[in-house]
Amino acid sequence: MKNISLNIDKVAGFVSKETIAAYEPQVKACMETLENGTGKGNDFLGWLHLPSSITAGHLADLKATAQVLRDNCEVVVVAGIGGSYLGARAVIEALSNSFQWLKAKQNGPVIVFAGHNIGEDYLFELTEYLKDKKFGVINISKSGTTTETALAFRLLKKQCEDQLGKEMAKKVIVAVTDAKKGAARVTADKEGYKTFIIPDNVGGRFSVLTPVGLLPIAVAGFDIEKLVEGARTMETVCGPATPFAENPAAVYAATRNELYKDGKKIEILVNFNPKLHYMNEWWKQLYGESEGKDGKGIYPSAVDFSTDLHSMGQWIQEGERTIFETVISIEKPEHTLQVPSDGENLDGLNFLAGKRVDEVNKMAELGTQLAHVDGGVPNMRLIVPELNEYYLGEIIYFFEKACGISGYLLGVNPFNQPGVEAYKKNMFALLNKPGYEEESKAIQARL
Ligand SMILES: O=P(O)(O)OC[C@H]1O[C@H](O)[C@H](O)[C@@H](O)[C@@H]1O
Repeated sequence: MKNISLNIDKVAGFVSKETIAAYEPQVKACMETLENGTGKGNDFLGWLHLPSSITAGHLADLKATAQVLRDNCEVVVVAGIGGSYLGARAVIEALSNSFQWLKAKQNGPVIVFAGHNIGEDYLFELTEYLKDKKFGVINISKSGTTTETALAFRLLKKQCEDQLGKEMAKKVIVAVTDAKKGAARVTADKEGYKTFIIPDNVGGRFSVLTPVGLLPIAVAGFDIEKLVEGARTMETVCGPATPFAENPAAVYAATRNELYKDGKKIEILVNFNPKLHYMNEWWKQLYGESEGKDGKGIYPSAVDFSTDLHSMGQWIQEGERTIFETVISIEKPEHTLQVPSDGENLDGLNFLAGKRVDEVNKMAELGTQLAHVDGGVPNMRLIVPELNEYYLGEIIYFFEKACGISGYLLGVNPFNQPGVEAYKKNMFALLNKPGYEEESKAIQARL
């Protein structure tokens, strides 16, 4: 079975393969630092060998819990934000039928998301929608105290208990949180919810292969064993025993750092498959929150092509030449659809008649790559044989490993996120949260 692979041929016109190869010693050192746990943020390296450490018993426990929710719920609300949301949504949306949620007959609970915003209308409309539904909740928060998630959970817990009664609510509410601390843990233990632990040494943005992602993905009816299997493969392929030139994570980390040094300050992750939109979002947090520190770091941007070629295509083709593209290229679609012939040919499309729609998409991808490279945009391609659980597992681990290496190459701590506390402090001060009296006074004086 072939693995995902990285093609940097279209970077050669900007950075030579020799320059990338010269990164080998540095990358080797970064990988040793990760393996030996001797670098910055070394208390958050639980993700590094997580795939190979996941046991059959753990997967069975997750699947059994998922089955309870699938058997008892028409809807399951996944409550979480950031790393406690994006990985699950990325995988579920990548694997789901785009219109399944609209079908009269469902083959499992509809999955909806909450706790990832503070939208009053969003939450109102969600609670309205749930009024006549048997729904469950997966409450996901590593800290157990994130305001967005806690606020949504307070609403959902009450509604679930009001509608289903405390006993049934206890059956269909699951918490995924810290082993010991935080409000989510305290509430789950008091109410007797089934809980799963987010390991202390796995940061949120690296947690999709913990119950944070695996439970919602299993509830959605997808194969978490295959997902973990793919991640395990990439853990080996991107491991220290693989020669640099054959290690896609190493080459990707080296290439993006060299491009950054060359003034390419923005990386645009590109897909030509709309099901990958949330993979974009997951990747943005993983790289943005890991590298945006000390006044440096590649800005992670993302687009869905060919859709966004009609909105961002102009900027990418002719704007400031400080960008490079990384394209996730899915080789084979799941379904087959041909372009029909039309006798009148009023739309002039008969030149496509008989072709697979994906052939048109692939030519759009190739045409775009050539146009953007001609326009001065270096292009990397992550080639993925097909979009399934196994290869999503490979993609996840590939980007996680490359992120760890890349952050160390950049000279930052890839595993903390001190910057995210600033808005929270101001928000709590403005809301007069107890314990923020001084901050409240100070911030009011600024308004
Ligand atoms: O899982 P939680 O503790 O609720 O945190 C959810 C998210 O919010 C934090 O502020 C960080 O930005 C993220 O790294 C984290 O994934």
